[in-house]
Amino acid sequence: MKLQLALDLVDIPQAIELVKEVEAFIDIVEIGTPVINKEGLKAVTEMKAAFPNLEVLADVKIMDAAAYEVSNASAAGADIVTILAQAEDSSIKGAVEEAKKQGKKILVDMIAVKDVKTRAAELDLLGADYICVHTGYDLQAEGKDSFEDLRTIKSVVKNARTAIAGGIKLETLPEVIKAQPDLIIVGGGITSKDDKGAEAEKIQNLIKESVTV
Ligand SMILES: O=C(CO)[C@H](O)[C@H](O)COP(=O)(O)O
Repeated sequence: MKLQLALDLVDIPQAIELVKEVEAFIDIVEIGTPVINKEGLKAVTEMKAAFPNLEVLADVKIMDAAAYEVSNASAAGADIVTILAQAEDSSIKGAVEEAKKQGKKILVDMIAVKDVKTRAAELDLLGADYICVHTGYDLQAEGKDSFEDLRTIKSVVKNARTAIAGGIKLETLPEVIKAQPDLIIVGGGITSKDDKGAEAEKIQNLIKESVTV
């Protein structure tokens, strides 16, 4: 089980300073959609240059022109690129093929998908590397989470790795871990803390304990 730190509400220098605090406890650093929308893919390039040993995920949330977008994010230094599950199957296929060509991975984001079970099974057959259930900020504000969706996709996905994002924090981590996703994505659960390193360490320790049990 890997831990990904999501960075959404920061600029590039803040993002780099933040990762310095938690580098030892994370596997993947996500350049979030708001950062890319504001700063461009150079945020990905600068993060990869600063932390070459971390995997960098570009949360570009592709909806169309998928091969082109994956190619651009890959050229910027991304190891993993995101596409929305609601995109056309031909876009998903284009993203997966381009990522393979570039030696990169595709994470498909299930945000706003209604029939999670059916779409996850289709995405699995389309060759997604990761399928991620996700409660975005707007639904988090209504008290929603993706724990049930995680259990649902775990029951149908056979090839892809599973992931979960959206409002996860130390207190809710045990329920997430119980469902055994391959990747846990945490943003505010770490970045909102005064001691980000200590919080990331506690989260990583819980994950490690669950793997050795
Ligand atoms: O993709 C995102 C929002 O669209 C976030 O990166 C993701 O939800 C994780 O952040 P947080 O843990 O703060 O919810």
